Amino acid sequence: MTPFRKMHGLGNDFVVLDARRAELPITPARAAAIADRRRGIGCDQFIVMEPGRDGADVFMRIRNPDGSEAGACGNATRCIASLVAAETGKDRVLVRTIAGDLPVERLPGGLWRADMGPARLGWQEVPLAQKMDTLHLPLSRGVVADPAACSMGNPHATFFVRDLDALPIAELGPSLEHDALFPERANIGFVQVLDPGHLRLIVWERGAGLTLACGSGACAALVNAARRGLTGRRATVSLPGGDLVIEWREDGHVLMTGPVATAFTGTLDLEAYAA
Ligand SMILES: N[C@H](CCC[C@H](N)C(=O)O)C(=O)O
Repeated sequence: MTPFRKMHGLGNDFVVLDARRAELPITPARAAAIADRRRGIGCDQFIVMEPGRDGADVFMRIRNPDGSEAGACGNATRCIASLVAAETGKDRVLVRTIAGDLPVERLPGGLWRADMGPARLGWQEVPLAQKMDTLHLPLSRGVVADPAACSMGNPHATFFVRDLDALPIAELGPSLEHDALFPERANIGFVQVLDPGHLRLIVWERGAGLTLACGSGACAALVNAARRGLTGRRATVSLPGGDLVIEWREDGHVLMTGPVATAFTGTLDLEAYAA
């Protein structure tokens, strides 16, 4: 049997396995089977901790419930850092992902601040299917149009709307996620600017659908809002699951501050899930 930890960041939930001492037989299909909310444990992302090398304390492998691998998961970054910090007594942890190294530090009050790396603003970095200004994409669906896009190590499009609650997001999300403009699909954020220091955000996540919170999505939303002059470089982002504080530093890096939580721990028989 293999131990797992069920964690979440503002309700964006994860099954966390630890493969630092021994490799685990994980395939995309097995990750998807474990992430299934009916037949498996259920989670928004399936996270495997792998050995950190060359200065990184841990490598974090991120998979969506559809089995696809992602380059960033802000909420899981805080959760994994808190696990390593608890083991080592450190207040600063370096989490490595396929998209880069993310320094995370413990703050008072059970909060963690992750440097999510630089916002990538070029069309090829998002990536988009052709050369264009990432501040205004020629994309619309139903009542939403004219998003901005950037990457936080994963692709994000941000639509600015007047009233989040009036949006049929479950309808708009899937079709936008798979639009031909996004060769690697995209996470789709819908933002209502409450004031220059406060955003409301709901994200339809690539490979996961509607989640209660999306850390990299909150980073992308603040960056895109600041690029449009709708906010300053720092704002509170209120998601259905709670608030994150996001700051787009002058050097381009994006800092994300928020909580972590463990819901329960357990063991599972990996062989019982799709090979
Ligand atoms: N669905 C995302 C990965 C998880 C992002 C989110 N849970 C976060 O906290 O950043 C993607 O495919 O890029």
